[in-house]
Amino acid sequence: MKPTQNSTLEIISPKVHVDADFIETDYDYQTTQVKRTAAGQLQVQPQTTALKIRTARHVPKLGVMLVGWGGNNGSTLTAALEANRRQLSWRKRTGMQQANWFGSITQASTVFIGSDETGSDVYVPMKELLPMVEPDNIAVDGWDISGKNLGDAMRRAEVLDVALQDMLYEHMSTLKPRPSIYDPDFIAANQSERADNLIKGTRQEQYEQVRRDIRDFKQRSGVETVIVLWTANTERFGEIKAGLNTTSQELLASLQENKSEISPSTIFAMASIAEGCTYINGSPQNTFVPGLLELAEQHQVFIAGDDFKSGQTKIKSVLVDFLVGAGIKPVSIVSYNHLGNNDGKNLSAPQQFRSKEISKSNVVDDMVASNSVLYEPNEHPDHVVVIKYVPYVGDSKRAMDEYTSEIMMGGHNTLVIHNTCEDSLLATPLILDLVILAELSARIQLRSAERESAPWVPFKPVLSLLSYLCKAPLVPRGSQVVNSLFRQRAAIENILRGCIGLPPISHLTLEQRFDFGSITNEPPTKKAKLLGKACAVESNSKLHANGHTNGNAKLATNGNGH
Ligand SMILES: NC(=O)c1ccc[n+]([C@@H]2O[C@H](COP(=O)([O-])OP(=O)(O)OC[C@H]3O[C@@H](n4cnc5c(N)ncnc54)[C@H](O)[C@@H]3O)[C@@H](O)[C@H]2O)c1
Ligand SMILES: O=P([O-])([O-])O[C@@H]1[C@@H](O)[C@H](O)[C@@H](O)[C@H](O)[C@@H]1O
Repeated sequence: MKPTQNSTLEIISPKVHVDADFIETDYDYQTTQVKRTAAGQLQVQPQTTALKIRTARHVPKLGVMLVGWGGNNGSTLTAALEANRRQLSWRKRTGMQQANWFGSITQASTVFIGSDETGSDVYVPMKELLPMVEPDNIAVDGWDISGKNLGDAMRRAEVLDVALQDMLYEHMSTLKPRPSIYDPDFIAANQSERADNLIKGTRQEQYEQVRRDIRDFKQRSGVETVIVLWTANTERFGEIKAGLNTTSQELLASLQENKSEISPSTIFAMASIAEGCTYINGSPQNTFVPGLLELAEQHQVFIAGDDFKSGQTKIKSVLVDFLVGAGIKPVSIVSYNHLGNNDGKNLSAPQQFRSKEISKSNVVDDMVASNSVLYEPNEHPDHVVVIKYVPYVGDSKRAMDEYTSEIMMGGHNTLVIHNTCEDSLLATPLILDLVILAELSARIQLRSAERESAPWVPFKPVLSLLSYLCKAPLVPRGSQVVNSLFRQRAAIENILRGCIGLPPISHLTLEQRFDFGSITNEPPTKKAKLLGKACAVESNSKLHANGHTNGNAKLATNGNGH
């Protein structure tokens, strides 16, 4: 079976069945249950759950509605979609540049699929594993408190090469953001000068207008599915209070009562959920108040976020994972950056900075908590986040990090990193992946394999699978937050593999570490045979496999007996 039309993959497995509507597979889901005994022991029990996974094959025409469409990210995504759709190339100082989606894991990354007959790893493009939305088929619309058309917004953003901007301007200038909900109490006062494109009225009336906008877009564009994504300015954190927003009922009542503490982002999320549209938060504010989470659960609509993980924090979620995993103890982490775009301008206000500081700081908590050898309970590295607004550098954010760690015998290791992030060119591909993976997730379901009558079950409304793309991952109530970038990516890879009947990537490669021929009674692979002849060292070591002793073990070496 081929997962997608143009896939180079063909899955040969009795477990996988394909019909006009679904890819369906049997799947033995293996976990390890751990129990703590009163004596402080850990009782570990491997478990296997027989499941079936099915993925709907029909890929809907997708519409993406961006809140903050006229911003640096929104205008850059819109331009990139058009540039890739038209396969544009343009002249730069260094020569011709082709449009591409570098930085997108769905469009520009590959997934390990297995080993070929020589034992070499084989990788395939992630987008070939399952039917996914093609970026060229995405329709974009959205809202902005600034009425600038997307052509002028693209120019204002100063992100893309002028040669490319000039090729796109005519098309982009035909796109106009819909009026939006503006509440100066939630974003920096320095944003007021942009606010000339507003939905008037009470919060309830604004909510109803946003719902009408979503329906209008669906009807005009003919899209089958709409995803709403917030890439507008970072808001201050909203208050969470009984009677205000701790239940869906309170939230809906507060909206009707026009309570001032209901933020624009929460209103957009409410409207999206009411229209059955996935809502993704690309900024750090606490849009998803408890009442909103309940609303999403009641409507069974996906929500995901928070805050795109695009640059400095992405590195942090790799570096701290590496250090702690290596038994090295980070004790001081200082993350400074300056930038000059409008996001930086908004973040120069204390309350908006605080939202970002929180999302940029919590990313190390789970990794630190995973290593009780290095850290006492509740012990954390010193961790400081600094963001400064320097207009001259524009969207080209300069991040400087210092990681100081304790190494053995009282030694120290200090890593200093300078990272020029080009913020919007790093965030835009993440927006593409967020909407493509969110749409795909809506087509994946599980059921027990024990009973044919078992119901098919979708992902939970809080779509934690998108954590790889977020600094402060939103996870279902009671679930573990994972920030480690490679664990987050492995979750995506292994779910895609599972949908086509492939086991999780284990990196065991036992067939390369043991003479599998003698274990599975298969002739050793051709390469291993050759390797065996060229540099085997007769060894009296004994390979024990399945209880057999093989006295003639040949250890392939590098020729120097090692
Ligand atoms: N690398 C990155 O760019 C990156 C990474 C992580 C998070 N983010 C977050 O993404 C968001 C967008 O970043 P950006 O660089 O595009 O910022 P930007 O300031 O260029 O764009 C934000 C846009 O939102 C508009 N806006 C503000 N309030 C609005 C509202 N209530 N409704 C509709 N539009 C509104 C503004 O007019 C502006 O056009 C920010 O919150 C930022 O913190 C960006
Ligand atoms: O993703 P990341 O590079 O860690 O964090 C970034 C911040 O450092 C930057 O100041 C802000 O403007 C961006 O929105 C983004 O959040």
